[in-house]
Amino acid sequence: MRIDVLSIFPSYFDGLTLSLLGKARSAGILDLTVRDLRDWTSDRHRTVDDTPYGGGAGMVMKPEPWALALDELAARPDDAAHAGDAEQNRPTIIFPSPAGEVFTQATARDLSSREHLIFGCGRYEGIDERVFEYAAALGEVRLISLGDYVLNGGEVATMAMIEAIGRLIPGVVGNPESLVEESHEDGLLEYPSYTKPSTWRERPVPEVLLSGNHAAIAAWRRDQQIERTRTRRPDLLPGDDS
Ligand SMILES: Nc1cc(-c2ccc3ccn(Cc4ccc(CN5CCCC5)cc4)c3c2)n[nH]1
Repeated sequence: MRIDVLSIFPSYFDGLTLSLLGKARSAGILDLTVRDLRDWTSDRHRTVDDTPYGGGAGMVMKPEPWALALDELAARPDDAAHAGDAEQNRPTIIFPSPAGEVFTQATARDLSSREHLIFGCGRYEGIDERVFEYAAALGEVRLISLGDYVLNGGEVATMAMIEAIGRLIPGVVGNPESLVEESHEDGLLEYPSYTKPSTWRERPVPEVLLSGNHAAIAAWRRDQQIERTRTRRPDLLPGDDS
């Protein structure tokens, strides 16, 4: 998978490029590139924003740098051999936004199956709306929210999404087994985990986990998942109409 990130704060992603990329790049699984949007400006001040039409506080990101950057990143030189712009070659262009679909584990799984993701990190009060229309000619556009709260830009949301997506790609991180039994994979919250010592500050580990009875352990864990989901996230339970 190829991931391109566009941001006016590219150094936000230094941590990500080191850790995730280390193993994945050498394994040739994940190719992550972060680019500074200002590289596609042409004025002396490398301007990317201007005042909003219709008034209002703050500034809006100008469309032209975005269009030039997306044109370049969406063209796939390594796919020059594939004549035309067949659907499977077009990138998925993701813009974090407070006004987008909410990112879930299902979104992460869906996006982890794509060949080429481009993340467009907005700042200021957002990006000129016409950029999203323009980008739709280059690939599938997705406006995605991390949750119902307002961040200062798209970088933190993009970091979170790349981590959630990247860990689902086989060989990128850790042990693929652990990807199955985790929160939200089966629609329920995860069961509690314990490790040594078996009694810690007079707090014992639940007996069943020391029993070696795998059927009983599996049943206990499932019960814990249901109970935790019922008390902490009833909205996730089937039949809940909230
Ligand atoms: N899940 C989640 C994602 C984000 C997010 C993602 C990208 C950007 C780019 C800029 N901002 C800051 C920001 C500040 C104020 C407004 C609200 N204004 C009201 C009238 C015009 C706009 C919107 C946006 C982002 C925020 N926040 N939360």
